[in-house]
Amino acid sequence: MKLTPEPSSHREGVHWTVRMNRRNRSAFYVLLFLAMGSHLLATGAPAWAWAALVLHYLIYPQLAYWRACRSSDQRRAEMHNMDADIVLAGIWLGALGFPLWITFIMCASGCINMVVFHGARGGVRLVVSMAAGIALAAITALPSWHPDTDLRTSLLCMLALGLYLFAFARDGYDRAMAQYQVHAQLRGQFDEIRSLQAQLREQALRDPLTGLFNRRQLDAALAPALRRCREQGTPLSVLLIDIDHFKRINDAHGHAAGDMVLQALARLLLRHARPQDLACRLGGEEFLLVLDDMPVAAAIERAQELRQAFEALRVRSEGEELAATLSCGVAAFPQHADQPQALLACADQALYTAKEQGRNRVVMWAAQAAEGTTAAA
Ligand SMILES: Nc1nc2c(ncn2[C@@H]2O[C@H](COP(=O)(O)OP(=O)(O)OP(=O)(O)O)[C@@H](O)[C@H]2O)c(=O)[nH]1
Repeated sequence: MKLTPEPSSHREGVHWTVRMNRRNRSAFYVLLFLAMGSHLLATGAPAWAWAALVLHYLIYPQLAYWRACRSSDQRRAEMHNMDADIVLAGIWLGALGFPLWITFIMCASGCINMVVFHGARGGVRLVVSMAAGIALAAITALPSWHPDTDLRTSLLCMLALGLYLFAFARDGYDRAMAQYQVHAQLRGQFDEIRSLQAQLREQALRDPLTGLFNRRQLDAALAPALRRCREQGTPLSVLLIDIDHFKRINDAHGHAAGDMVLQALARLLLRHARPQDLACRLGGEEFLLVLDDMPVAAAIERAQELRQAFEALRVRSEGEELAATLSCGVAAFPQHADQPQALLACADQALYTAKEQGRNRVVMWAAQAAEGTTAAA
């Protein structure tokens, strides 16, 4: 099962947070470098400030990436990098006297980063790390208050923040699209599994040769059908059908020809069955038709129709026309039995009688077979 790779995968052994933050950090820091440089230029900053600027905004992103890549837990290391970003930003803000636009973009970008990765707790983490940075700046000199930024610096800050937001939004879009694709694939596979399960369930209830229901389905369906008839006071009849001398067909024409005869009888049963009837192949050349809401007289009539239709049927196999007959035992609820196994046993005894009496006939079960009502051909 292959799914479209999610962006969160480890590509080339680097965690996606490390890769994404490296790209965003490097690009954003170049813009910040320009904005901060503009501010340092406007305020006539000393040489050490320029050196710190180069170190932080051009070299530090590569060091942070290198450190995270080497870590045994890259994601955790990257979270520490993000904390360090905020602490360093706090140092700059404390040292520069909180220039308004620079303060704004550092707080806004830091807040976005922290909340995206830590949720609401990220806001607290931002405040703590920022305060730590400002406190560090206060060790060398008490933080002053110089909120003004010149127009050039303000415009560069706006540009930096705009591009940062664009990059973040695009990452969010890419991840949402990847997740949507994975979700769609999973949904498709889930539907496929469900339809395979339904197919398997159906196959477990069907005889593969004829497509009729099998013994398992009969066992599952007959008891509830009888219960329903008992509750509603309606009759139910069963026809147990067996092809006469089927072995001879197999012996004379081959197993494949025998299969064709079985399939032909199955089609015939289905043609004669109503939607509420249950047509089963119990095994070998034995079939059963459960006729819901059908009294025994009508069931005998139906069985005779089937017997005659099968007798008239010709099955073509390898240029030959095969003919066969069937015998049928009929039993009915409530006259003969009111439990599934007892009802089937009655139909079986009636079928046995039909075979004994010469085959190609329909016999209804009677308490004493000799006195049974027969409706033979
Ligand atoms: N072609 C084919 N033959 C099957 C299948 N299942 C069982 N049989 C054959 O059906 C035959 C059943 O033979 P018997 O039980 O002796 O019954 P019969 O020859 O029909 O004789 P009576 O039932 O007494 O009329 C056996 O030869 C089985 O091998 C099947 O799926 N396909």
